[in-house]
Amino acid sequence: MIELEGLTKRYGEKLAVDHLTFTVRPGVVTGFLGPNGAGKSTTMRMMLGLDRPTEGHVRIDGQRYEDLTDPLKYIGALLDAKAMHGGRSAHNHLLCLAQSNGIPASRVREVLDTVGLTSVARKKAKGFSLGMGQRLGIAGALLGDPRILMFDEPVNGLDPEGIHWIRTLMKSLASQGRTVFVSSHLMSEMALTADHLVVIGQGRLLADTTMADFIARNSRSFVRVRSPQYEQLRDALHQAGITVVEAGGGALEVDGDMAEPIGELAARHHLVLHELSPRQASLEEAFMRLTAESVEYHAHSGPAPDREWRGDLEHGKKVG
Ligand SMILES: Nc1ncnc2c1ncn2[C@@H]1O[C@H](COP(=O)(O)OP(=O)(O)OP(=O)(O)O)[C@@H](O)[C@H]1O
Repeated sequence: MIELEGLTKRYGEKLAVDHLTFTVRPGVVTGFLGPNGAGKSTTMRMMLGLDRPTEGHVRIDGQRYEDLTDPLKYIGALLDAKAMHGGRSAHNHLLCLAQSNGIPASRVREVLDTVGLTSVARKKAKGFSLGMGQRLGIAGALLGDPRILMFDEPVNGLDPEGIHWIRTLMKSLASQGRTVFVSSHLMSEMALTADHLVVIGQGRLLADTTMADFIARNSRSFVRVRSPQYEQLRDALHQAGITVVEAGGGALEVDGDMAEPIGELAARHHLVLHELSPRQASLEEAFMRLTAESVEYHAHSGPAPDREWRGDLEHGKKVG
């Protein structure tokens, strides 16, 4: 378990992390999300004792990081996959880590095997591809067989096979009862991996909840409906006082949990339906909606989404 209590980091005028209080629990994968510059890396560095908090504290299974004897046996982390001595072989890199942390050399072979690098163990790490480097970084995190694992952007630049491998690994580590804390900007991947989410913006806590609850609270649900009798259906819905949006491609959309009343209305009017599907917005939409006000660096190609942002309805035409 990782516990943060009022964790704060100030760099001069800049409040990078602003009184964060949350707990990362074992047995589930917890995703750590926030726009660029939100303070995720700073928070993770403070969790690992690499940065000193201005205020507040972190407890790793009840202890401060600096009080842990052999910290790699409590918490393993992948922060920057390139932070290694490139002139060493993968085997020697891990052996040095093991020796300085009281970990038996036999464990090096085990973790090389787990991450699939056994065949290149004697090759110099500087010749490794990005994916191999990530695997070596993860091998280092696993070396002490820790109960807590932390990964900062582990799938950055990986191919689909590498992404799938990391997702499966994280889920299996959590299912063994370990605490798994992972940051990523890839929302589609996070939606497949994490059970719980901690979201920050401009250093402050915005959400600490389950994936399902986060999406339900921060996105709209709607029903998509298609009929060969498009105009009659649209008019019948309109007459029934139901607000309809023409979504293009012959589809109509209605906000809310409306599949049943729409189906019944269509039956009463003897209208054929080709589609009647309840939809939920994606994690990406929910994330953008929640963090819209705390995004520091907007692209200049268009306005930032506002509180009234309506996902893929933005381009639809409202008729009801
Ligand atoms: N060593 C430092 N000195 C001064 N400011 C810093 C330092 N490290 C981080 N910051 C600032 O603190 C804020 C948080 O940065 P941090 O790297 O933690 O964010 P992040 O959420 O990890 O961002 P990203 O998603 O872009 O990696 C940013 O405004 C950053 O410029």
